[in-house]
Amino acid sequence: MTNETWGLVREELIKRVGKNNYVTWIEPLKFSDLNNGVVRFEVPTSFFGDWVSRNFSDHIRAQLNTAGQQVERVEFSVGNRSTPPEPMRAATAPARAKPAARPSDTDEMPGAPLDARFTFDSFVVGKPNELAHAAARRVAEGGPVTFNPLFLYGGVGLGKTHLMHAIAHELQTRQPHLRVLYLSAEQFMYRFVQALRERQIMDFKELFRSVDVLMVDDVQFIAGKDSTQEEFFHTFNALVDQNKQIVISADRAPGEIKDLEDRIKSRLQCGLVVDLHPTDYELRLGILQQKVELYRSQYKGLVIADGVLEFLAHRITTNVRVLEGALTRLFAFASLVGREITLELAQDCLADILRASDRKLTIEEIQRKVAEHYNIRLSDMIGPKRVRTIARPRQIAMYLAKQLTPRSLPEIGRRFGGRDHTTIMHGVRKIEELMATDSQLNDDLQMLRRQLQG
Ligand SMILES: Nc1ncnc2c1ncn2[C@@H]1O[C@H](COP(=O)(O)OP(=O)(O)OP(=O)(O)O)[C@@H](O)[C@H]1O
Repeated sequence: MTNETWGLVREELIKRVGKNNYVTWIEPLKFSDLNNGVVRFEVPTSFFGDWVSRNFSDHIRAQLNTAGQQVERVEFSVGNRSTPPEPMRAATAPARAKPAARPSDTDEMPGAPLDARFTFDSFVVGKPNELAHAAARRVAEGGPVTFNPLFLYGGVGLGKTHLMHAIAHELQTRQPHLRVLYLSAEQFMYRFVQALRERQIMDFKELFRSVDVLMVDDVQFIAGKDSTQEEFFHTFNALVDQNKQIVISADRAPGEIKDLEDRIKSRLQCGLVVDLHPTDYELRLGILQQKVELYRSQYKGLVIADGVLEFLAHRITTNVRVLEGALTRLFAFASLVGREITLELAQDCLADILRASDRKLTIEEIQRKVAEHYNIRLSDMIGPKRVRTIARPRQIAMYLAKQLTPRSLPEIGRRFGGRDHTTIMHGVRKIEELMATDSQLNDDLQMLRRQLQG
């Protein structure tokens, strides 16, 4: 088997183990070899190998067999050591990361299962997601439909699915009679194709037109799939005409989804479009603190040293899923070896995640990208010119440097031609002020951010 084949099989495992487990436990596996029915993977720590072996090796074996690989056993090794001996495996297992899911609706509503953990109570609100949260809350109250659809978008692992599930849970509690259907755009397509194949398209149409609330996750998936788009468009219109609430999520704004028909884009823009911004330090810390509270009952007696959460919030900036995965791994490991969670333990146990998050953006990269976008010279970023066509992009670069790098204002000032930190602060504030009214500026910032963090 080649690395490439493993890559493909690995992707398929998302469906079996869920996205969170996938990112935490499956993605870090490095394929070594497959010989005489034994497939070997390299893992970052022996604990890691042990955990995957206990929880996921059956899935890995089954998926490899489905892909035509003859696999009887799955083994893990750290560098050239193999998985730890039996006694360690018998140690107390932390609870599984994924709790039982429950169906999202009544029997005849074939939605995707809802994750019981994804509620409003467990959603930590901070500046980057407060608008999305408020809009989701409004929809979840189930009052008169004021904006349709609610379109939530943002990068990977920032809480779109969490908010959608929270809306569904809340609606079901407040108004159990409502027919709430939650599914991914991919499932929408499969159901549509199945209905076509089985000549039950009328049933399909009837079902989707009879819901009170339709929620479709990851709508970018239907881009480029012509007949699915067509059907989605008609479903959408039929529901809007009946004044039924629609909630949609995607990884980018409607206008930025390539190969999505213009008429769909414009419909999606008709309601309220809100962005989940990349997390900031405070939000990450809040999420970690909340998780630790949850873990306290599960891992009784486990002590976490001061500064560990701050360290993680500072260093793991990629996305919340990775952050949660890191904490889960840390607790599982500490409980297994019966040790306090110290900074050293975190550094050892999470070395691979920390390394991956280390790819830090530099101020120079930000200056270059912003200069390119506004078609000015890179030297003007650090130069003295004060005309607005140059000063504004410079302030945008200052703002992004503050947002996207851990540098202090004086450090940023030094990289902008030795400017004083108060000048940087002024620039950052100016942009924040303009953001409240200037939608073009907001669009530019979003695009730049995405490109820089790509
Ligand atoms: N503000 C938050 N408070 C608490 N947990 C959060 C928050 N944001 C994200 N999470 C958690 O992070 C994980 C990833 O979130 P979610 O699955 O909702 O991301 P997503 O935006 O749908 O990502 P994708 O684009 O990959 O589908 C989940 O376990 C979710 O509970």
